[in-house]
Amino acid sequence: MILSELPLPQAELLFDSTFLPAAEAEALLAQLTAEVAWEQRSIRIFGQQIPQPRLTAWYGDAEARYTYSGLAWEPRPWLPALQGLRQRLETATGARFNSVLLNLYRDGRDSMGWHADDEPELGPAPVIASLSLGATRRFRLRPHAGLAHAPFGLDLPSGSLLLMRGPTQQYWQHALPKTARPIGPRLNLTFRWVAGAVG
Ligand SMILES: O=C(O)CCC(=O)C(=O)O
Ligand SMILES: [Fe+2]
Repeated sequence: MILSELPLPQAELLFDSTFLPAAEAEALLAQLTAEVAWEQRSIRIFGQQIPQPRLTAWYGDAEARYTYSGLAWEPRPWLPALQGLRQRLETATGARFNSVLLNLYRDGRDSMGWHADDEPELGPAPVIASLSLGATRRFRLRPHAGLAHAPFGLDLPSGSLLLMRGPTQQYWQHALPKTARPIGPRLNLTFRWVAGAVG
């Protein structure tokens, strides 16, 4: 595995464009699209319930409860395919993961807005392993918390792994913008360590 470091200050971003072979990424995309219990959840913005522009699901160990975008998540028990990925990512990164958030961007109209994965349950310097399957989408990063730097963009092809750790979530936000290009679905998995109710 070749994890190369992206040159951003106050961040630790490691990238492997070919973590999974193309054929395996394609097979996993089909399998997870079919097997995962996808939901379109709504978030409350200014008193209105707005459906998220993507489908999501949350799997993990029972204690990995999580609040994300103001939504409370109870993890579903691991699917074998997700367990297998978790083990490989733990071996490849040396980090531990007890849960995974899955996002399904059905086409270029689906997206994720600017945010940092800085919820208290993730701890001060979370390690997040982000695996992409399917259509290549542009991942954007912009500085926050007083950091002065130009924004940064990176294409995430099928089978690629982006590891975010260290101070990344403290000093940078990220987003997955819509695109007008006619493209197929993209499935993204972000493996995380979530401290349970006690942590
Ligand atoms: O789809 C992506 O690449 C980003 C997903 C993300 O930022 C998240 O799940 O928090
Ligand atoms: Fe994120």
